[in-house]
Amino acid sequence: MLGIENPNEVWQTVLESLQQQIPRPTFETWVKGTQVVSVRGDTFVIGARSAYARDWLAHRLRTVIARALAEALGRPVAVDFVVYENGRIQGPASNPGEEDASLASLWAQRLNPRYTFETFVVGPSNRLAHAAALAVAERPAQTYNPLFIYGGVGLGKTHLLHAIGHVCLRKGLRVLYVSSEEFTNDLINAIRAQTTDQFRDKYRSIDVLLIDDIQFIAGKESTQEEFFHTFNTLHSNGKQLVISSDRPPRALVTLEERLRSRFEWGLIADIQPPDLETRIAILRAKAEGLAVPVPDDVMEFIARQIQSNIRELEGALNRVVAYAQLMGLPLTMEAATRALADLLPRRRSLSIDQIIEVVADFYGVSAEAIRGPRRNKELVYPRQVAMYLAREETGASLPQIGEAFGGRDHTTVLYGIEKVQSELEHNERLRREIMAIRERLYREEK
Ligand SMILES: Nc1ncnc2c1ncn2[C@@H]1O[C@H](COP(=O)(O)OP(=O)(O)OP(=O)(O)O)[C@@H](O)[C@H]1O
Repeated sequence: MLGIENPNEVWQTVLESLQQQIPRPTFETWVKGTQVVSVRGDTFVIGARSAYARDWLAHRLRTVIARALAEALGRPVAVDFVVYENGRIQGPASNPGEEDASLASLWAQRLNPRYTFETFVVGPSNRLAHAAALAVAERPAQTYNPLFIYGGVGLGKTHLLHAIGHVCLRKGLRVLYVSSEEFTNDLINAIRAQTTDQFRDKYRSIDVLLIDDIQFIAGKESTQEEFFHTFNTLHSNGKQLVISSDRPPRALVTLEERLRSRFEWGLIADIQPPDLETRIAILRAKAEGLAVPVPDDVMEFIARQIQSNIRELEGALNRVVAYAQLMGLPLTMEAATRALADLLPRRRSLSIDQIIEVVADFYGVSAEAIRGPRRNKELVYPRQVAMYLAREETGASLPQIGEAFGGRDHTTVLYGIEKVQSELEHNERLRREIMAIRERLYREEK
């Protein structure tokens, strides 16, 4: 804190503090070289070198600069920006009244505009998470708090977090989206720059905290400690928390118990890998935005190849479309097969027999019995699951599957697959079983 208020000295102190707080390129590009042009009452007028820099500072750094100034002076002040060139103010000042609006736009910049509820395709694998996210977005802090969403890589967790963020922003709420890694880095920087109070203000003065990939704070003691207090402050003040993770709270083994139990206070919703129909629906939605129409059989082909990661599914579609364009080929199955050629062998290596073995082992029956003629419940259920997985994982035809299941007719196979598909709509246990079996299959395939 300064005793004398020489504006230039104050500004030097502020620059030193800003240098500690913001990334170097940002400081060098926008902040370095600024100066105090005048002090009008409680407003510091800061001169930037161009209109672009003036607007940049006003939109992105106003709060940080105002805070640093307040700290240097020991009292709150407003801050305004002008273009200052050749010893003169050029053009109008940034609008001091736009702080709230610029803050809202600052929050909004962190959200991907494509990740909304409207662009999220709902299927059995993500229905629960989607419904919970929608409920939270509509009535933040009044339904499930925290909402904990978990699932494997590339299955739409970030998408749902952003979708909640967009809706809450439209309600005028202060929304902050961060990954747990950013939270950790922010905390480390704050500790280093001795600005932990500001860090706390930032995280504890918002209405909706969306924190992605929380698994990364497991094992980091001081981050967990800080997050624990952030969680408590927000939760007890009736603010919404939404957390995502690649696994359920119970499986976060190096997470402190007190945090784990808090994560279980609200609702825990999982996202599973999408079934074939959902994958096709996602591709259809993505293909709508493309310049060229994608034939149905090509979409189904891609959906059969890429099964457990929607990011990869989108990537495969883009790759097929780009390949056809670059090679000047029509968008056909042939082009798709060629475009995805190096993605295919791994999938092909999984055989129906392997699937039968893994499924049999999972349900504690023998592979011979699954292939055999007996039709008691203990066998029919795993048999149908194995048929379903054989179709999903290998893309084999119905007669081929029938053959591998002891020479069964293809209509029997179709019946079994459809039975599992319709069960999956509402049977949570079956969904989990299939996910666990898939995990084993992928593990064994490596
Ligand atoms: N149900 C869905 N409908 C439409 N697009 C989806 C859906 N689920 C995921 N996506 C898309 O898949 C991509 C990956 O999703 P996202 O980044 O949300 O995954 P994630 O679960 O957060 O992954 P990670 O574990 O890598 O953080 C995004 O482009 C997202 O828009």
